[in-house]
Amino acid sequence: MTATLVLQDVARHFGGVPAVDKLSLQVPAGQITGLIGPNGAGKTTVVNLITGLLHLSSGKVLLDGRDVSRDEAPELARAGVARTFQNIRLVPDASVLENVVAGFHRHEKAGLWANLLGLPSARAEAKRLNERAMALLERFGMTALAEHRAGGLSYGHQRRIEMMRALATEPRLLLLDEPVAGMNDAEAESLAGIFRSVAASGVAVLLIEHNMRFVMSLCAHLYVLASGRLIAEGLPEAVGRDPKVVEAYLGA
Ligand SMILES: Nc1ncnc2c1ncn2[C@@H]1O[C@H](COP(=O)(O)OP(=O)(O)OP(=O)(O)O)[C@@H](O)[C@H]1O
Repeated sequence: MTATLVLQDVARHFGGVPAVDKLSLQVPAGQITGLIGPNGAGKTTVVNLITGLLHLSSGKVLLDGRDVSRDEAPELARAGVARTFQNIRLVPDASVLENVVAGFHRHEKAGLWANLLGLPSARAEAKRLNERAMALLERFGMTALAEHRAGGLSYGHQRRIEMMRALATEPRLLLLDEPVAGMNDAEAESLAGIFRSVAASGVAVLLIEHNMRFVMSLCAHLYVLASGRLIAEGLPEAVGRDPKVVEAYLGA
């Protein structure tokens, strides 16, 4: 079966300097795939290439077997690609619920005019989206915080809101860019459970991290980047023992 996401010899140069060089990888549905590497390895560049924020210098990106190498970010979002950012991006003064509802944009059926005119179809749609957002809040154990100001919550809770917003689009592929950076082990572990359940529901998850220990416990398959190149791939234990990987991390 074709993996949800396939990269074939993907490269991106900045002024002749390669940030990512001939990277090939696969992200299948139903499991978490890890992309790790020391600072500056090219991980965020890969995410930006997959989501259409950056264009490829060469190579191909396939989504469900379709070449999406030249698609722009909005088309990719509509095709089912969602991401979280290294720095959390929420509307701090809006409530938790409002932030999650904002994630439904691409599924909103009633048009802008219906909304502006306050038509019943728009009100019914708003009610439906609220209910779906509340179902997500329940899954993330945040029902009691629905009306709280998002910006006033802990880092772990803000991360959850960001995840809910990404999941509101019902993505086929979810890219998590260093989702547990700055969290303690207990917080990271509770998010790990959520990542597992998202993958188990059939989503292809690509986890970008430089925390090796966290990735080891979560991923079915690991890819290791250093200076834009793939230096190792395989099962987490084998990759963790690979002298090239150990050296890349110690040397970083
Ligand atoms: N817009 C850009 N212009 C020029 N160089 C860039 C640009 N974006 C990234 N780079 C360079 O590409 C390389 C890879 O950067 P990238 O941010 O992808 O690494 P990373 O693995 O995500 O690092 P970190 O873990 O620190 O976020 C770095 O050398 C960086 O300086």
